[in-house]
Amino acid sequence: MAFLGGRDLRLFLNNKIISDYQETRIKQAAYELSLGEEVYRTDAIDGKVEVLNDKNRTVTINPGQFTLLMTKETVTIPSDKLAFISIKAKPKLKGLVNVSGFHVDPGFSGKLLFSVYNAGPSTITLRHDEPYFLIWFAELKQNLLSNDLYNNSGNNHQDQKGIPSEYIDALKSGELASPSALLKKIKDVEKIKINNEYLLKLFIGIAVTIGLKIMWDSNAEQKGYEMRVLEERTLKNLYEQIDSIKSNSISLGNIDSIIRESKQTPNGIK
Ligand SMILES: O=c1ccn([C@H]2C[C@H](O)[C@@H](COP(=O)(O)OP(=O)(O)OP(=O)(O)O)O2)c(=O)[nH]1
Repeated sequence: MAFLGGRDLRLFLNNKIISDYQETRIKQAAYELSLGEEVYRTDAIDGKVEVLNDKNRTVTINPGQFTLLMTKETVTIPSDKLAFISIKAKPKLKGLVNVSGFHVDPGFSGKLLFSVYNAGPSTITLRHDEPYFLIWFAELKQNLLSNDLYNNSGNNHQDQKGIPSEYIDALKSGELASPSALLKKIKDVEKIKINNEYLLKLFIGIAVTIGLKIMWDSNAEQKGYEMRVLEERTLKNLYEQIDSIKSNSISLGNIDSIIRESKQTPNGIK
């Protein structure tokens, strides 16, 4: 088995092997395939496949998220070739891990599906139509017999044009246990804890204020009561004094009337 390169690769590749074939896409011994229309992200808000086009040109893969990407080109592998696929170094060096791979069977025809995982700390943005994938072709020493070729009967990916729903369902069905998903959960719990602490402090503050107010009010009530008792006692004393003044003035009145009467008698004696 030998890998095709240089002139051999240029002679071998055409529109039948790779749709939208462009010779300029041959880089060293590989051909560059570009990002197609369909992508599925595990954190997609509506949980649906996203369609990339001229209006919606990019897909952003968040840290810790898993994504399915599909090539724009359809690849058809003849019976005497085996192909190998990978993702370019640039997105991989940002943290993108190519989970799927790594071969394309003799007889396979369809778009290629890549599953990737963002193991890096930052969001990775990929653009529609940009070349991110590489494919190498190796020549088999012998052609495969037709019943050995990858085909429609018994093979799942032949003629794939879109992201199969079984993979989307599988990725939707569980929680993602990636480090960044766990970090997000820890941050959410911390946020709830901080909120609870704040509420607890607020509650304690309100309880202390209410307690102080009740104490203040009961002190004021006690002082008011004591003042009333004092006032009542003072008033009582005052009334007693008035009464005694009154009784004194009555006896003085009596003496006055005796004096007046004695003055009115001729001898001064009644
Ligand atoms: O990352 C990959 C790997 C493979 N393929 C395509 C090309 C390959 O020829 C075909 C089947 O690959 P494989 O034999 O590894 O998959 P399988 O799970 O055994 O599927 P099947 O039951 O269809 O053979 O799927 C992809 O699109 N992406």
